Amino acid sequence: MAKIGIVVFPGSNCDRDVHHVLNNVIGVQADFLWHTKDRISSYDAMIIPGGFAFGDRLRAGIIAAHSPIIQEVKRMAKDGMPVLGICNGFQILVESGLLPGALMMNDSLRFVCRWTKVEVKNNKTPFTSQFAPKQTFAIPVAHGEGRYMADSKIIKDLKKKNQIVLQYSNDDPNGSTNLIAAICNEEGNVMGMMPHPERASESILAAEGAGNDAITIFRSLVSNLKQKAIA
Ligand SMILES: NC(=O)CC[C@H](N)C(=O)O
Repeated sequence: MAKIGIVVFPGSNCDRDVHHVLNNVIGVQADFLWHTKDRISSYDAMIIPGGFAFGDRLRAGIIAAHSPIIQEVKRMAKDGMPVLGICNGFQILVESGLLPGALMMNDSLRFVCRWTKVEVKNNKTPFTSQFAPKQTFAIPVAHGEGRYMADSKIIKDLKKKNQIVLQYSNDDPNGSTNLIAAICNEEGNVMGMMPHPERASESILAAEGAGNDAITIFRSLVSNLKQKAIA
Protein backbone atom coordinates (compact mmCIF):
# COMPACT_ATOMS: atom_id res chain seq x y z
CA MET A 1 0.00 0.00 0.00
CA ALA A 2 1.50 3.33 -1.05
CA LYS A 3 2.42 5.84 1.63
CA ILE A 4 3.01 9.52 0.98
CA GLY A 5 4.85 11.97 3.24
CA ILE A 6 3.60 15.57 3.55
CA VAL A 7 6.41 17.89 4.66
CA VAL A 8 5.34 20.52 7.23
CA PHE A 9 7.22 23.70 8.18
CA PRO A 10 6.36 26.47 10.62
CA GLY A 11 4.15 28.56 8.31
CA SER A 12 2.91 25.77 6.02
CA ASN A 13 -0.83 26.27 5.55
CA CYS A 14 -1.92 23.83 2.81
CA ASP A 15 -0.66 20.66 4.46
CA ARG A 16 -4.04 19.72 5.91
CA ASP A 17 -5.82 20.25 2.59
CA VAL A 18 -3.34 17.91 0.86
CA HIS A 19 -3.72 15.43 3.73
CA HIS A 20 -7.54 15.54 3.38
CA VAL A 21 -7.53 14.97 -0.41
CA LEU A 22 -5.08 12.07 -0.22
CA ASN A 23 -6.55 10.29 2.81
CA ASN A 24 -10.27 11.07 2.45
CA VAL A 25 -10.89 11.72 -1.25
CA ILE A 26 -8.39 9.41 -2.91
CA GLY A 27 -7.95 6.94 -0.04
CA VAL A 28 -4.18 6.66 0.11
CA GLN A 29 -2.21 6.92 3.35
CA ALA A 30 -0.50 10.29 3.78
CA ASP A 31 1.30 11.40 6.94
CA PHE A 32 2.59 14.76 8.16
CA LEU A 33 6.39 14.90 8.51
CA TRP A 34 7.83 17.77 10.59
CA HIS A 35 10.74 19.68 9.04
CA THR A 36 13.24 18.63 11.73
CA LYS A 37 13.13 14.97 10.65
CA ASP A 38 16.46 14.05 9.14
CA ARG A 39 15.83 10.39 8.35
CA ILE A 40 12.82 9.15 6.40
CA SER A 41 12.08 5.60 5.34
CA SER A 42 9.05 3.61 4.22
CA TYR A 43 7.53 6.43 2.17
CA ASP A 44 6.90 6.10 -1.58
CA ALA A 45 6.54 9.78 -2.47
CA MET A 46 6.87 13.19 -0.83
CA ILE A 47 4.73 16.30 -1.18
CA ILE A 48 5.88 19.75 -0.07
CA PRO A 49 2.66 21.78 0.35
CA GLY A 50 1.93 25.46 0.08
CA GLY A 51 2.10 28.17 2.69
CA PHE A 52 4.63 30.59 4.11
CA ALA A 53 7.45 28.39 5.47
CA PHE A 54 9.37 30.38 8.09
CA GLY A 55 7.19 33.35 7.13
CA ASP A 56 8.89 33.62 3.69
CA ARG A 57 11.71 35.43 5.51
CA LEU A 58 14.64 36.46 3.27
CA ARG A 59 12.66 35.05 0.30
CA ALA A 60 10.04 32.35 -0.11
CA GLY A 61 11.48 28.86 0.39
CA ILE A 62 15.11 29.76 1.12
CA ILE A 63 15.18 28.87 4.84
CA ALA A 64 13.10 25.71 4.40
CA ALA A 65 15.46 24.58 1.62
CA HIS A 66 18.19 24.22 4.28
CA SER A 67 16.06 22.20 6.73
CA PRO A 68 17.00 18.64 7.76
CA ILE A 69 13.99 17.11 5.99
CA ILE A 70 14.78 18.74 2.63
CA GLN A 71 18.29 17.26 2.71
CA GLU A 72 16.55 13.89 3.07
CA VAL A 73 14.08 14.77 0.28
CA LYS A 74 17.05 15.60 -1.97
CA ARG A 75 18.54 12.15 -1.26
CA MET A 76 15.22 10.44 -1.99
CA ALA A 77 14.69 12.49 -5.17
CA LYS A 78 18.12 11.52 -6.46
CA ASP A 79 17.08 7.87 -5.88
CA GLY A 80 14.10 8.47 -8.20
CA MET A 81 11.31 8.96 -5.63
CA PRO A 82 8.41 11.15 -6.86
CA VAL A 83 8.55 14.55 -5.15
CA LEU A 84 5.83 17.18 -5.73
CA GLY A 85 6.20 20.78 -4.58
CA ILE A 86 3.02 22.89 -4.57
CA CYS A 87 3.39 26.69 -4.54
CA ASN A 88 5.65 27.31 -1.50
CA GLY A 89 6.80 23.73 -2.11
CA PHE A 90 7.85 24.70 -5.64
CA GLN A 91 9.79 27.64 -4.21
CA ILE A 92 11.51 25.29 -1.76
CA LEU A 93 12.41 22.82 -4.54
CA VAL A 94 13.98 25.62 -6.59
CA GLU A 95 15.89 27.00 -3.59
CA SER A 96 17.11 23.47 -2.75
CA GLY A 97 18.53 23.05 -6.26
CA LEU A 98 16.24 20.15 -7.16
CA LEU A 99 14.65 22.31 -9.89
CA PRO A 100 16.25 25.04 -12.03
CA GLY A 101 15.31 28.72 -12.22
CA ALA A 102 13.76 31.04 -9.65
CA LEU A 103 10.32 32.11 -8.40
CA MET A 104 10.24 35.91 -8.25
CA MET A 105 7.73 38.52 -7.06
CA ASN A 106 4.64 38.59 -9.30
CA ASP A 107 4.89 41.22 -12.03
CA SER A 108 1.89 43.01 -10.45
CA LEU A 109 3.88 43.24 -7.17
CA ARG A 110 0.65 42.00 -5.56
CA PHE A 111 -0.45 38.71 -4.01
CA VAL A 112 -2.59 36.97 -6.66
CA CYS A 113 -5.40 34.73 -5.36
CA ARG A 114 -7.90 33.55 -7.99
CA TRP A 115 -8.87 30.75 -10.36
CA THR A 116 -6.95 30.31 -13.59
CA LYS A 117 -6.59 27.65 -16.27
CA VAL A 118 -3.55 25.56 -17.23
CA GLU A 119 -2.66 23.30 -20.16
CA VAL A 120 -0.86 19.98 -19.79
CA LYS A 121 2.34 20.21 -21.87
CA ASN A 122 3.87 16.95 -20.59
CA ASN A 123 1.66 14.03 -19.56
CA LYS A 124 4.54 11.63 -19.13
CA THR A 125 5.41 12.54 -15.53
CA PRO A 126 4.21 10.60 -12.44
CA PHE A 127 2.01 13.64 -11.66
CA THR A 128 0.35 14.09 -15.07
CA SER A 129 0.09 10.59 -16.56
CA GLN A 130 -3.71 10.49 -16.19
CA PHE A 131 -4.24 13.71 -18.19
CA ALA A 132 -4.83 13.71 -21.93
CA PRO A 133 -2.15 15.48 -24.00
CA LYS A 134 -2.80 19.25 -24.11
CA GLN A 135 -5.73 18.88 -21.69
CA THR A 136 -6.70 22.15 -20.02
CA PHE A 137 -8.22 22.39 -16.57
CA ALA A 138 -9.22 25.04 -14.06
CA ILE A 139 -7.15 25.43 -10.88
CA PRO A 140 -6.61 28.26 -8.35
CA VAL A 141 -3.41 30.16 -7.66
CA ALA A 142 -2.57 32.02 -4.45
CA HIS A 143 0.92 33.51 -4.25
CA GLY A 144 3.04 36.63 -4.10
CA GLU A 145 6.25 35.16 -5.58
CA GLY A 146 4.99 32.95 -8.37
CA ARG A 147 6.77 34.46 -11.36
CA TYR A 148 8.93 31.68 -12.80
CA MET A 149 12.16 33.13 -14.23
CA ALA A 150 15.29 31.53 -15.70
CA ASP A 151 18.04 32.48 -18.14
CA SER A 152 17.64 31.70 -21.83
CA LYS A 153 19.85 28.60 -21.61
CA ILE A 154 17.71 27.07 -18.84
CA ILE A 155 14.50 27.89 -20.73
CA LYS A 156 15.93 26.37 -23.90
CA ASP A 157 16.88 23.20 -21.98
CA LEU A 158 13.46 22.98 -20.31
CA LYS A 159 11.78 23.12 -23.72
CA LYS A 160 14.20 20.67 -25.32
CA LYS A 161 13.87 18.11 -22.50
CA ASN A 162 10.08 18.49 -22.18
CA GLN A 163 10.44 19.76 -18.60
CA ILE A 164 7.70 22.39 -18.93
CA VAL A 165 4.76 20.40 -17.53
CA LEU A 166 1.94 22.96 -17.13
CA GLN A 167 1.47 26.35 -18.79
CA TYR A 168 -1.12 28.99 -17.94
CA SER A 169 -3.76 28.88 -20.68
CA ASN A 170 -5.27 32.19 -21.93
CA ASP A 171 -4.11 33.81 -18.69
CA ASP A 172 -0.98 35.30 -17.16
CA PRO A 173 -1.43 35.63 -13.37
CA ASN A 174 2.16 36.53 -12.48
CA GLY A 175 4.39 37.25 -15.53
CA SER A 176 6.12 33.84 -15.59
CA THR A 177 8.49 33.22 -18.49
CA ASN A 178 6.66 31.28 -21.22
CA LEU A 179 3.55 31.22 -18.97
CA ILE A 180 5.25 28.43 -16.99
CA ALA A 181 3.03 27.08 -14.19
CA ALA A 182 4.92 23.84 -13.48
CA ILE A 183 8.25 22.26 -14.39
CA CYS A 184 9.91 18.92 -13.67
CA ASN A 185 13.52 17.82 -13.37
CA GLU A 186 15.24 16.05 -16.26
CA GLU A 187 14.40 12.63 -14.84
CA GLY A 188 10.74 13.67 -14.46
CA ASN A 189 10.33 12.47 -10.85
CA VAL A 190 10.44 15.93 -9.25
CA MET A 191 7.77 18.49 -10.15
CA GLY A 192 7.09 21.97 -8.86
CA MET A 193 3.82 23.76 -9.58
CA MET A 194 2.47 27.13 -8.47
CA PRO A 195 -1.27 26.33 -8.77
CA HIS A 196 -3.00 24.44 -5.93
CA PRO A 197 -4.52 21.08 -6.95
CA GLU A 198 -5.63 20.35 -3.37
CA ARG A 199 -7.99 23.36 -3.61
CA ALA A 200 -9.64 22.01 -6.76
CA SER A 201 -9.91 18.28 -6.06
CA GLU A 202 -13.57 18.26 -5.00
CA SER A 203 -16.46 19.71 -7.00
CA ILE A 204 -17.84 21.41 -3.86
CA LEU A 205 -14.77 23.68 -3.90
CA ALA A 206 -14.87 24.38 -7.63
CA ALA A 207 -15.66 27.86 -8.87
CA GLU A 208 -18.76 28.05 -11.08
CA GLY A 209 -18.16 25.57 -13.89
CA ALA A 210 -14.50 25.03 -12.93
CA GLY A 211 -14.75 21.29 -12.22
CA ASN A 212 -12.29 19.27 -10.14
CA ASP A 213 -9.97 17.89 -12.84
CA ALA A 214 -7.02 19.08 -10.75
CA ILE A 215 -7.47 15.93 -8.65
CA THR A 216 -5.86 14.16 -11.60
CA ILE A 217 -2.47 15.38 -10.31
CA PHE A 218 -2.93 13.23 -7.20
CA ARG A 219 -4.63 10.37 -9.05
CA SER A 220 -1.69 10.22 -11.48
CA LEU A 221 0.79 10.05 -8.59
CA VAL A 222 -1.12 7.28 -6.80
CA SER A 223 -1.51 5.34 -10.04
CA ASN A 224 2.25 5.62 -10.63
CA LEU A 225 2.98 4.34 -7.12
CA LYS A 226 0.61 1.39 -7.58
CA GLN A 227 2.26 0.48 -10.88
CA LYS A 228 5.71 0.66 -9.25
CA ALA A 229 4.50 -1.56 -6.39
CA ILE A 230 3.33 -4.36 -8.73
CA ALA A 231 6.29 -4.02 -11.09
N1 LIG B 1 0.05 29.62 -1.32
C1 LIG B 1 1.40 29.57 -1.15
O1 LIG B 1 1.99 28.53 -0.96
C2 LIG B 1 2.15 30.91 -1.15
C3 LIG B 1 3.61 30.74 -1.44
C4 LIG B 1 4.44 31.92 -1.02
N2 LIG B 1 4.23 32.18 0.41
C5 LIG B 1 4.05 33.15 -1.88
O2 LIG B 1 3.31 33.99 -1.40
O3 LIG B 1 4.43 33.23 -3.04
